[in-house]
Amino acid sequence: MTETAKVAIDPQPPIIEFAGVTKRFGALTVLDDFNFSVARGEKVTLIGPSGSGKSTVLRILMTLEPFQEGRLTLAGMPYHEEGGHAPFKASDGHLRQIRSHVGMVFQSFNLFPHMTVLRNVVEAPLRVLGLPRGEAECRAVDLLAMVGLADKKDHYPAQLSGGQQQRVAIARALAMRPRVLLFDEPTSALDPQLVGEVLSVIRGLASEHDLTMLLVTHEMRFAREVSDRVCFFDKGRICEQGEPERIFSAPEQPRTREFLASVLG
Ligand SMILES: Nc1ncnc2c1ncn2[C@@H]1O[C@H](COP(=O)(O)OP(=O)(O)OP(=O)(O)O)[C@@H](O)[C@H]1O
Repeated sequence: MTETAKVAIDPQPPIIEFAGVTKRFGALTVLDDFNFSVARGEKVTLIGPSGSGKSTVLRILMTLEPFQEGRLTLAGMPYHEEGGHAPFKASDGHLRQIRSHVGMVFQSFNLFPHMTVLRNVVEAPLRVLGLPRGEAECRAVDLLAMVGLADKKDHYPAQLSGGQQQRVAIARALAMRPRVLLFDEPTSALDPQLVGEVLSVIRGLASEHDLTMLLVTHEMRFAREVSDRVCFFDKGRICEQGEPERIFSAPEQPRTREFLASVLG
């Protein structure tokens, strides 16, 4: 009997990797030697007390905030460039290139008020990716149908409910076909009766295998339902992480237990 040769399979490198990242706002250190990675296609939720640094992690990934020390890569591409200029230690072109792979949905929808829904979604693929108008519009129409707003394409943001505006913002982020989609408390600014429609769109996206998602949310039930991994974040570091079932039913760290007791009642 011949022995079957074992083929070494390299595990895929993480799509997001923070290695020893330090982020300060003046004298305040928000992330100190922060290490964190996300696998391709993984859905990860950050939960934790207010002010612990969760949004800062997303904003750094979106290139909205520079960091001072350490290394961050997206699909192997470093954020810092050799010879890049401060505060990002990168050129504007390099930052734009990174940003084109990352989509972000903010708490306050941030739509352009003077543009129709369709134009809000079409604008970035047209200007940043340079897609022909017809192609960009087809893509936008498909995405608006996906979020259930095909009939609202000629409306202006002010004519929509908060939940509808947030669904447009999701379509807009997806129009760039990002590798990574970031959600920063996407339902916090919504009336309770509008939360469900936005969560249902995000839930649909979570079933897409290729899309990597990183979410900051205070919706614990939702975090439990959509995440592959939940990270409890406290004072700029991940105190505990694991599968949602385990984190929510048997948290190991006293701080996680205390936090969950306070938010779940
Ligand atoms: N632009 C800024 N300038 C100065 N300090 C800032 C800035 N942005 C955030 N901070 C501070 O950094 C810390 C982390 O903020 P961050 O928004 O990341 O926390 P968070 O965990 O997302 O909080 P929340 O759940 O309330 O959104 C806070 O103390 C905050 O006040």
